[in-house]
Amino acid sequence: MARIYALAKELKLDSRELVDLVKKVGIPGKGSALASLSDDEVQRVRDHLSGGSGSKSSAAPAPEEKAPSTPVAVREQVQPERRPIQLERRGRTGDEKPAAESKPAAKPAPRVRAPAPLPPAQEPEEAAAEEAGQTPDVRLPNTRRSAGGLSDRLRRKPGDASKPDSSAPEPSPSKRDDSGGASEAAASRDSGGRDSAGSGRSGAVEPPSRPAGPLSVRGGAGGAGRVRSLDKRGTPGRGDSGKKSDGKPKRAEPRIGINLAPLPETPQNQPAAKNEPKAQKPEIKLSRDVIAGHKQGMKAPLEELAAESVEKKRPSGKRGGLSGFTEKGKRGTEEEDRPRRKSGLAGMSSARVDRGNRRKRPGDLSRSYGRDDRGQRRTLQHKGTNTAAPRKEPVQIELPCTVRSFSEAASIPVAQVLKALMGMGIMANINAELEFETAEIVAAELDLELQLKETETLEDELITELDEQADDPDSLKPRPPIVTFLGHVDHGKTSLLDHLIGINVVSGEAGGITQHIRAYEIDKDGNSITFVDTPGHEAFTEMRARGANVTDIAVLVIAADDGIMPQTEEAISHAKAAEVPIVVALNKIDLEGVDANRVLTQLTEHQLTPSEWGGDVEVVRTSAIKGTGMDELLETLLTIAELNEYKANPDRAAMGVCLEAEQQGDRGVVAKLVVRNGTLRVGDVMVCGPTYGRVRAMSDTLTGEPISEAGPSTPVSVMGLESPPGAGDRFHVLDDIADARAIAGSRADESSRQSLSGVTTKVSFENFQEMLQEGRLGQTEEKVKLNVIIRADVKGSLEAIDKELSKFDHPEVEIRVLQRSVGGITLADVTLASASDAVILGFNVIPDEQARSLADERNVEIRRYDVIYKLTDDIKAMVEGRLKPEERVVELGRALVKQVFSISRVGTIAGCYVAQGSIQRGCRIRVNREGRTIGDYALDSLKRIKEDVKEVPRGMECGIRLQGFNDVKQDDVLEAYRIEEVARTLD
Ligand SMILES: Nc1nc2c(ncn2[C@@H]2O[C@H](COP(=O)(O)OP(=O)(O)OP(=O)(O)O)[C@@H](O)[C@H]2O)c(=O)[nH]1
Repeated sequence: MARIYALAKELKLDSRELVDLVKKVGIPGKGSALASLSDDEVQRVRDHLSGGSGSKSSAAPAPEEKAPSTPVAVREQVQPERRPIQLERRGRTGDEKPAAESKPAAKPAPRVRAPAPLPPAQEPEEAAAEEAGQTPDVRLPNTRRSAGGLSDRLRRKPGDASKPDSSAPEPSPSKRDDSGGASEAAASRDSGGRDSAGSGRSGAVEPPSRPAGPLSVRGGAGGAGRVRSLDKRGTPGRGDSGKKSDGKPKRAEPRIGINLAPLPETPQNQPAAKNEPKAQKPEIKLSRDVIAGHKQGMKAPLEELAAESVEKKRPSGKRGGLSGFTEKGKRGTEEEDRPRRKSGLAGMSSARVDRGNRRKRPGDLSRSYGRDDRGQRRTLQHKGTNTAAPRKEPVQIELPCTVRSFSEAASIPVAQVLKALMGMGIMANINAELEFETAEIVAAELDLELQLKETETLEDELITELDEQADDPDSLKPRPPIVTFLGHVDHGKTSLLDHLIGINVVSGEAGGITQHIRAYEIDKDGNSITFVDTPGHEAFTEMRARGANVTDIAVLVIAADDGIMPQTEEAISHAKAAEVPIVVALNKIDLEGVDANRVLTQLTEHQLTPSEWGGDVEVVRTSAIKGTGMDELLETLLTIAELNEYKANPDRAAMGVCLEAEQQGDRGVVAKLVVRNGTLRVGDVMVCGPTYGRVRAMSDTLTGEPISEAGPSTPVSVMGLESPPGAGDRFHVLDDIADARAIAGSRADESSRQSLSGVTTKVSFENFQEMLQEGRLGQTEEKVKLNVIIRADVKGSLEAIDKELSKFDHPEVEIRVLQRSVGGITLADVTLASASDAVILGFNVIPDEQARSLADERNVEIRRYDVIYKLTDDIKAMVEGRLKPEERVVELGRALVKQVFSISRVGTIAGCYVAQGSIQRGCRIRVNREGRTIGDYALDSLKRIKEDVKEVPRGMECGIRLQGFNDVKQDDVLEAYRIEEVARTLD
C-alpha cells in the first residue's frame, strides 16, 4: 500500500501528474494525491511507466524511474524501440550490478565477466573492445559507455565507426589516468550506470550501462532518485559530453537521426571539457593521498567524495543546471538529458558544467530550479531576477507545525504555502496547524525536502505513557460502576437519585431543574455504585466529546405518564452513541392511569426492546416518590456491572475526569472529580486539563467529610488546583509539580492555538470521502460507519429520508443515524455530532443561533437540503468517491423581519433588521418561519430608507423585496447566501 504522493515522490513525478497517470492506467477512484494504491496498483503504475510490460518491469523497476514524468508520453511513442533495450538491460541488471560494484577491486577479470552476460550477438563487440587492449576491466566498458556509447550507435548509422570509437576510448582512459584514478573510478561506475552508453550502443554497450539499473534497484525506495541523478551526472561527462548527449537518445531511437545533428559539436565540447580543470578546482579537492590511494585500488573514498560533492551542488535533488548541458547539442527534450547524468566524478563535472551554464544565464533560474520533468513551472521558480537562493538543505519541521512556522522553516512566503494548500483543497490560514502528512505534501509541491523534527513533549512522555501503561491483570480489582441518569426534563432523574441516597436535593434546586453535576457513591449490600446526575444529556455528551467517557451504564429515566419525549429521544441517541448498556427506569409508575405498555411500545420503536418482550433492555418500574423499584434498580445495575466486570488497579497513580469545578471564596478552587483508575491521595501532584496543583484536601461529595484517599470510581471534591478545570477535563497524578506545570502550560497554549486554527478537524462529507479513499477508515472494522444526525421539518420528510437511506447499500460503508427528529437543529445535535464525529443533515430546517455558533466553533458540518434526492445523492456520491461540490454556499447574513409593508404594484416589502453578517445585493434569500425553511428566493431589491444599496451590514435596518414571494411575515428569518463556484482540487 502506498500513497500516490509518496509514490510520486519516489518516482520523481509531480503528484498531480501521477494522479492523472493512475487514471490513465485504469485505476478508478484515485482522484487525490492522498489516495492510496495497493501493491498491485503500484506495480501497474510502475509497469506503465516502464513501458507497458508488467513482468519485465518487475525485473528492473528502477530503470523505469529514470524517465520520471515526461517519459510517460515519450515512452509510449518510443516503445517499439525500447523494448529490445529493456530486455537487454534486464539481463544485465542482475549481472552488471555485481560487476559494477566489484569494480572497485579493479580486477580485470571481474570486468570481463560483466560483459559476459550480454547477449551473444553483442559479445563480439565487447570482445573486440576488450581485445583492443582494454584489459583494464572497468575502464573499457566505461569508456565505451561514456564516450563511445552514443557514438557507437551513431557510427553504425552513419557508417563511421572507427573514428568515434577510437577517439572515445582513448581520451577518456588517458585522461582519467592523468587526473588520477579518481576519474576512472567514477567513470567506471558512473558511466557504467549511465545508460547513455548502453543505449547508444547496440546491445553490446548496453551491458555496461546496466549498472545504473542495478544501482537504483539496490537503492530500494531511493532507487528512483538515484537513477535520476545518475542520469543527470552522466550527461556532463568530461570531454565526452558530446558523445554522451548522443547516448541518451537510446530510448528514442527514432530520434537518433535527429540527434545526429549535434554530433559535430562533440569535438567542440571536448575542448570545453579540457578546460574543466579550471572549474574543477572549486568542485572537489582531492588530496594527493587520496588520488594515490585510489590508484592502488581505494576507490570508495573518491566516490563518496564525488557523490557528496554532487549532492551538495544539486539544489533539492532537482536536476539543477544540468539542463544547461544539453543546451548546445539538443536543448530539446529533457529526457534526453536524463540518461546522460552520472554519479561520482562524472557527476561532479556535470554539476560543474552546470554551474558554469548557470553563471552564463544568471536570470534563467527557472531552467535550473523552476521546471519539473515536463517543463512545468515549479513553485520555487523565479522569473528574471534571482531574489533568493533556493533552499538546498532539507526543511526541518517541528511538530506541531503551523503554516507560519512552515513558511519560516522553508524560507518561503506564507502565501506560497497557502496556495499549495489551496491546491490540495485545504483552505487554511496562517495559524492553521499542518499535520505532518499535509506538510509533507506541501513540501513536495514546493519542491522542498522535508525533515521531520519531532520533539517528544512532556505530554507524550508522561501522560501518554500513563494512559498506555497496562495494568497487570493480577492488580485489577472490581470497581463500582459509574451510572449516569439521562432523560427528559422533569421525568424524575434527580428525585430518583435523591431517593437512592436518602437526601432531598430536588426541593433545593432552583426552579426544580438540575444545574450542577452531582456524583455520589452509595452502597447496596456491600456493593458500591457511583451515580452521576447531569444537568442534561448535553453535559453527558460534552464529557464524551472531550474523550472523558466516565459512564459505564446509562439509566434512561422515562416518566410513565409522558412516555418518550423529544429529549428522551435525544438521550437515547446519546446513550447509544456512547455505546454503554442502557437500563430504563420507568418512573412515576405511582401515577394513576399510566400505561406502561405504551412506553414499552415506544421503546421498541426506538430499537430498545424490553427484556420482558424478549429484548435486552432492562426496564424497571420505579416511583421516586414512593420508593418503588429502588432495590430492583440497584440490583439490576449491580448485575450489569458484574457481567461487565468493571475493574481497575487501585495501586497506581490516579487518573480520572473532572465533572465540575468552581472557585469558592474561602476554599479556593474546588473540583469535583471521579477517579477512573488508581487511588488519589492528599498531597498528590496532579495536572487536570490546562491546570495543575497539589491536592491540598479532599472531601466526600455527599457528606462533605474530609477523606485522605479516593479509589477507582470514587467521586471526590478536591482542593488545591491553580484554576478551575473544565467539565470533562482528564486528570493525571504525576511525580513532579514542575512537570505538571509545564504540561498544563503547553495544553493552554495548544488550546489557544487550536482556536486560532482554521483547519477542519471534525468529520465532514469531504474529509470522510478522503479518509475512505486513503484507507484511513475501515481498517479495523468490516464496515466504515458514517454517523449522521437527521433533522427534518415534518415527520413525513423523516420517513422519506429514512426510506431513501435504507436503500443505501455499500460494501464498505454503513450509514449510522445517531438521531432523527423533527425540528430545527439544536445545540444538543451539534454536541452529539461533535462527540460522535457525525455530520448533521438538515432537511428544510435551520440551526438555531447557539447551534450555529457551536458548529462553527467545533467545525461540525451541517448540510442543509430542500430536496430529498439531493441529500441521498450527496451521501452516495461521497461514499462512491465522486462527491463534487462544484458550488459552495456562502452564508452572508441573517435578517429578522420586523414589519411588512404591502405596496400596490410593488409587492411586499419586508422591513428587516440585520442581525448577523450582511445582506448583499444579488444574493439569494431563504425564508425561515418557526424554525423551518419555507422558501428560497432571489433578492429583488435591497433598500435603506429609499436608496438602493449594495449591502446592509449587521445592526442596520433595510427593506427587502423578494422575487416571486409576497407572503413574508413578521418574525420570519431571512437568511442571505451566495453560491460560489469552487474549483475542485481533489479530483
Ligand atoms: N408522582 C411522582 N412524581 C415524581 C416522581 N419522580 C419525580 N417526581 C416529580 O417530578 C418533578 C421533577 O422531578 P425531578 O427529579 O426534578 O426531575 P428531573 O428529571 O431531575 O428534572 P431536571 O432536574 O430538570 O432534569 C418533581 O416535582 C418530582 O417531585 C415519581 O416517581 N412520581
